[in-house]
Amino acid sequence: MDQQTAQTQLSQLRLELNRYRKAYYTEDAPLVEDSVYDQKYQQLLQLEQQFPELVTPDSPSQLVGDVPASNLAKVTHEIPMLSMGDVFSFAELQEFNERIKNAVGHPVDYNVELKIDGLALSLVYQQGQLVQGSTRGDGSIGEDVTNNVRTIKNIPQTLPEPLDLEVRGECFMPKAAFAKLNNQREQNGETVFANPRNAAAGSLRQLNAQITAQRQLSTFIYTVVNPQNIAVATQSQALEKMTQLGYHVNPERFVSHDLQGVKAYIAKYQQLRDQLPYGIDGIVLKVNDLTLQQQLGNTVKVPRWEIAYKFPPEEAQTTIHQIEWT
Ligand SMILES: NC(=O)c1c(N)nc(OC2CCCC2)nc1O[C@@H]1CCC[C@@H]1O
Repeated sequence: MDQQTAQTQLSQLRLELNRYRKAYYTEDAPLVEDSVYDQKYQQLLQLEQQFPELVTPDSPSQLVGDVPASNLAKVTHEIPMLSMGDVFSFAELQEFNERIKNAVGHPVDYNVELKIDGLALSLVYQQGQLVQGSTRGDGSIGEDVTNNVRTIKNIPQTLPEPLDLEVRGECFMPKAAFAKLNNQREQNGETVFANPRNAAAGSLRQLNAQITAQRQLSTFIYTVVNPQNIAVATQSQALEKMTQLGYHVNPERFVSHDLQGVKAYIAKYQQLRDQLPYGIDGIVLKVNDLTLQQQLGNTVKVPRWEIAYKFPPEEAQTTIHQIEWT
């Protein structure tokens, strides 16, 4: 089947399945037999597996990852976990830069980071001890995954200083672990995950931490929620300090005084993307000065002081087991 046909079929399936879901989950009045839903859902999964670049955030296969699971305890985020504004062209980045310059009254430095394709995670420490791990959920209410994050090797359980701290980052499954997991699941006749992000979400949001422990999850930490506790004035200093505290921080970052450096960075990582051992879906620009971030503030959904530039969807990728067939 060609991509165009798959795209048509997938959008039709998404429409139907989301209509069924709504009736089932919100009106408690299923429109169709479960068997019909399941059959169409499997059809969607198969197509998404064959054409991962056609997976959309509103696909029922993704929503399972984002709707807080009923069986995990809930956590309220004191500071909401915001999402990010997305742009899809360099011109829009320039518009963003103009907006910032106008609002601040002078040019600013940006901390430029890779946009890791995983799921957002919050980690809370009291007196230097990890006391809670939670998912973003809907931004205000997430799920308690404390026992599960204790099994992730590059999350420090104890900090070298007795700090009260909340940090946030991306939990992801390295591509090699994803390929291995899907091959194992295929051997056992289980459904396979559509992509590493989905696999990370499914692996982190487990009631049984022993299952999480086998999934080789990893993290890149990128935010200190209360930077006043570690005496830093910029995002780049915060990332340095987090590295010293033992967090796994992505090294492919730099401070840019203008957008030309950003243009080169985008070109470089659009090129390197397939070789990286983890998934990225773009880059992130953040006003580096934390006081300016505070002054610029947030809208209801996203901070005004940062923007995500999204790469175009990756060209059709053959998943590992397809290679084995050819
Ligand atoms: N995915 C990322 O690599 C990433 C990043 N490098 N930096 C941020 O900055 C946050 C902090 C303040 C608001 C956005 N967010 C990221 O991912 C976001 C979090 C929620 C939705 C995206 O995954």
